[in-house]
Amino acid sequence: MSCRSTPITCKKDRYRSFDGTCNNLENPFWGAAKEPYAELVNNSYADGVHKFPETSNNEQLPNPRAISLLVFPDKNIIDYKWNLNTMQWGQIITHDMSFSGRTTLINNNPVTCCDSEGQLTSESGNNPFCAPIIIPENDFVNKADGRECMEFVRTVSTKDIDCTSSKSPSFPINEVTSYLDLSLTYGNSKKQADSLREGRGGRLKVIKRNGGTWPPQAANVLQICSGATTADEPCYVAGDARVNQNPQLTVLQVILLKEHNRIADALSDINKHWDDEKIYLIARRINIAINLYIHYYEFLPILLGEENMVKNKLIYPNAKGYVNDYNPKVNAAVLKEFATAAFRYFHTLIRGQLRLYTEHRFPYQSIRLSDWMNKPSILEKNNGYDGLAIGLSFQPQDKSDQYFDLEVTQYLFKGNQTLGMDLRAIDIQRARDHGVGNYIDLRSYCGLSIPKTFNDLCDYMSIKNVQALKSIYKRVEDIELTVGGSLEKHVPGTLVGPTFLCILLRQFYITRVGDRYFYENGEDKEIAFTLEQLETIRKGSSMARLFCDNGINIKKMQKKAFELVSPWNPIVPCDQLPFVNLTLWKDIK
Ligand code: HEM
Ligand SMILES: [Ca+2]
Repeated sequence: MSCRSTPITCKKDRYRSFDGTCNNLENPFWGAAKEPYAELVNNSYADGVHKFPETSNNEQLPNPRAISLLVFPDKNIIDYKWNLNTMQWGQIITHDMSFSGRTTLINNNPVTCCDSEGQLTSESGNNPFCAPIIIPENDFVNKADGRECMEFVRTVSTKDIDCTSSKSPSFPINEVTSYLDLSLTYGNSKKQADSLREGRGGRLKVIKRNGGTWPPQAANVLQICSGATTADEPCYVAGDARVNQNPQLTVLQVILLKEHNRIADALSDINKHWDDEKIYLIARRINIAINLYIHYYEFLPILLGEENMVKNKLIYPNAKGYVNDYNPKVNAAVLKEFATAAFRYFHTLIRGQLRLYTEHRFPYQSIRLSDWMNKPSILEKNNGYDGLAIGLSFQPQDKSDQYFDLEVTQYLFKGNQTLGMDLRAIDIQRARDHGVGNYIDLRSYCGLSIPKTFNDLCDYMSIKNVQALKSIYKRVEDIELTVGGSLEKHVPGTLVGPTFLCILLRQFYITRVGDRYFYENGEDKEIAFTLEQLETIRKGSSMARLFCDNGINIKKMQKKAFELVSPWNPIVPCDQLPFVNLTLWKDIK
């Protein structure tokens, strides 16, 4: 299924395209931006209409806000091992892979969308993250970019567009490339990518201001940065529209941007004869490889357990040469079950209070997350950028559990108001909008035991949670994936229960083997790094180096920068950390 009316012919390119097309040569749109999500379990009637939110007996499902209040309350238990950067990197990965963006017009009316209370909002524009609930009509054309969705041609009248009853055929579109290709830094189309380039030395555009280097300033501050109070305060443009959403996310986006320019400058130095285009493309490719290494070998083992990743062929920790596991039969498109349920469970890791630290790890400021949403000006004052970056590495994340911070379940996007939205309720509602399969169907897909009665759930949930589920749902079949999956006891050595673990392992497997450009792949010599280059990427890439190389004045860091500082993970001078040897890209020809 694709949303494109005209087929394209791919030529074999050395570099990834910006919109992800032609990564898979047989199926050019697999994993590309603006394609529908894939799914593990189908939850639609034969005509494409979602079964949700009705239960198996056609009753209304309970109010998402009520569910959130009952089973996902606030309780601040902090993680004893992993820092806030672990949480924040998860959001970086999310923004590289998934964005169920904005609404499409139907009969020239904005398609409505449910708010966190399950009520219809007048238009989804109120919520900057409102997913597109795209409802094909007769000869449906997505007018925004003139592409047709042939497979979904059917007639619906606007009165059918009601996501509280969800009788309307709708399917979510992923606005960004599914591949882990730093689309959040480089953009999701050639046009967008070009607009972010300096046009000189292979570099991305930056501005210098207040003693730092920042992404370009947004043209319309008050529109782009809803938290901004004046039209001239800092507000950034990057490859992803969500760059300003929260201050520590923005810090990591700036780090990734500066990393590109750092690599580009080094390449220019050693290859004076390379032009802007060549430096840009190769710097991008190296930056992506460094990040893929960090994602798969440093970060994901924390969530999924290293052994599980090895067993399921997601990583090869002892590999010396190439890992030729590209499989052209695998579609790397992001799964609904991943983006709309499993990965959102890590909203549990969010801390409501962010601390800023000096270079000597002295806390000098503490801020409320909800006061600084879409208001990145904090980076540019009072040493904010370094202070927040060190905070990421030094402050514990919230524990992975069924408790969610009030800053996101009561005050999300509150702006100047006293109260805001509930992210957990939105997560639940969004899964209904997107027609995500229910809990037991996913357990079944994963080969896990299927509960017949509520009591059966006691094998892998606390009695208290089973009782809560019983009070919410009439039948076990009605339990939603977002809710049931979040209440399972964790698999030892991981931060999730078995159903989410299965979905996450599946997603990160297909993201890897479905990516022809994955950096460990050596099958196609045109694309592959040399063995020496691959080796330096493996030995020299780390989160710690990203902080060291791209802070303003960060001179020391613990080696494992997703882990809290401890006697086993002491802070060391940056020059003691391994690094990627960029001289291996010297062109000897
Ligand atoms: C301060 C931190 C974070 C905030 C404020 C935040 C907030 C949000 C918001 C507002 C949405 C859109 C909800 C909707 O309308 O459907 C969202 C989506 C999502 N979040 Fe988070 N989030 C944070 C961190 C994370 C983390 C740590 C992860 C995972 C490790 C994560 C995973 C996701 C995913 C997978 C989506 C769906 C994206 C899409 O497909 O559109 N988020 N988040
Ligand atoms: Ca991407």
